[in-house]
Amino acid sequence: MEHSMDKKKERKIMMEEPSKKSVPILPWMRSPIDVSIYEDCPLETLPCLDSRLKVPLQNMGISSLFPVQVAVWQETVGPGSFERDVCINSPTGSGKTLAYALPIVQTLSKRAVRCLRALVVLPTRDLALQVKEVFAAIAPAVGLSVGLAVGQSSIADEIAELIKRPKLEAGICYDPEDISQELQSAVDILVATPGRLMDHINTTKGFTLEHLCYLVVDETDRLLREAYQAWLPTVLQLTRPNHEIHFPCVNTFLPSTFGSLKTIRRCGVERGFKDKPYPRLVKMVLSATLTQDPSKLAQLNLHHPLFLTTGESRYKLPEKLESYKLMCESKLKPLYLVALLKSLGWEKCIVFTSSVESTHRLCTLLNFFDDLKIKIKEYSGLQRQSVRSKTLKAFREGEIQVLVSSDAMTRGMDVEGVRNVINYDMPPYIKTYIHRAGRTARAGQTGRCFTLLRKVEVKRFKKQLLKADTNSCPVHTLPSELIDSHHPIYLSALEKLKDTIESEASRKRKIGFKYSKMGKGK
Ligand SMILES: Nc1ncnc2c1ncn2[C@@H]1O[C@H](COP(=O)(O)OP(=O)(O)OP(=O)(O)O)[C@@H](O)[C@H]1O
Repeated sequence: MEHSMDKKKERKIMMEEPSKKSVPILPWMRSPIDVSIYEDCPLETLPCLDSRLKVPLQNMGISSLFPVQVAVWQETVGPGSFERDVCINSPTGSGKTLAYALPIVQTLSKRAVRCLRALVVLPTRDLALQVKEVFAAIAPAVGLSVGLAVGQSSIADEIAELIKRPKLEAGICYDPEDISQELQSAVDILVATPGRLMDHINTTKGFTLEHLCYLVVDETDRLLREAYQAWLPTVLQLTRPNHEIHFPCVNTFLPSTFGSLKTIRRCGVERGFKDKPYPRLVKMVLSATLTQDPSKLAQLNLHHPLFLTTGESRYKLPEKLESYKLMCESKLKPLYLVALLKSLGWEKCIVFTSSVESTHRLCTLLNFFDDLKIKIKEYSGLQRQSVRSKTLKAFREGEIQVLVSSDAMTRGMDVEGVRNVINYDMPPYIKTYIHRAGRTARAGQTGRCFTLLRKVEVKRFKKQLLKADTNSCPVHTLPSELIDSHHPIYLSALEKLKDTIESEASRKRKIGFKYSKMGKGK
């Protein structure tokens, strides 16, 4: 009996061992640069900053750099240089976008000829648009042009933005071969989503990565989780030093363009870094929850990586974030949410649910509470991109106060003035909690995250928060009158919801039937 108990204990320990994730497994992760020892640095005292960049930065409301930006600047531009790949793990809202955008723009400002030298990859279109705005705010000041490849417009329009065609004189017959030799990049920096990036790599004449100096993989852990037509191995393959390319199809789908200009990735061995070509493509990878999984990081083929992280804990919440739990009965959950929204008044707020379907149901239900008098819309992967972008714009502009969202809104989205985040459904992982909560308390501002919990979820939630080194999550209570007073309207709202969902389902069935009949007729 004792023996089997021991065995059980032993097994338990063995099972627990792999989850001790606080100790990074990779040697280069064990001695990181601690960003928390840095302080804000005013632009006037920032070493090496190109004076042309000061005005656009000031126009963005930036008078000093945040700690993560100072740390990255120091390791890349002044007094350091882009010798090594950089991995950044820094809390949500800490300013990671500018941390990479500024050094890249400053370094590329010395380029003599326009060609595609920096590629920034993000997992979603809205995120890519947001990052493009940051580059577009600073890059033109030093003569750099920024492009976007996200599928927002037709591929033809996108190509017209990205590739400069030679001026053709009327009446002269040109050999198409000659024209494709003359195609040039119209941008120095490209912000892209993996799908559209692959479209351009595979089909756009004149699109080449052969001159690429910087590759940024933002929201790394999310991008590494999904392979997206093998975009990463393809990019790494296409940017390898010339002698290393054994990629038979490269030359077929990637015509070597740009006239006589060629970027020769010299094959000389960098001292101390065995077999690594120099100069080489510099990679910058970032997340608020950067993976420490060696097999995942191996996909990036990092070169002598430099790891920057904030503090000792692996996961960190923004300093001025307050977390609260709201205990509620399952059946009455929507009522608790209504009461909470009512108590928050007109403050901008994002409500997260666990799926696109529940996002739709919850948003529909909330809109039946007439007396809420708050503009509420949904934002989820179930909607068309154009609808989502319109909703996001209205939310940014304050026309909408509450956004009910699936995890489509979880990562990276930066909307000014979001004061509250509500987890209507408990996040499944601590990483999800960090990214959701991180839509508020950004850039040193205060913010609150409320999580609606059923009794059975409390223990799991507490464990989850401990992983982020926090156990401060007091209970938030609402006056019971506020909940009770909405009960009658809740019952009628539930009835209306049932009718709406039924009529939507029948409409979908009819459309499906129509299309299947059309298909048969063909
Ligand atoms: N030096 C600065 N001074 C003032 N505001 C800044 C500064 N740097 C960035 N910001 C602002 O801080 C906000 C957060 O920046 P950013 O979106 O880059 O954060 P992040 O670390 O990438 O967050 P996430 O992990 O959620 O993607 C933005 O609104 C940005 O304009």
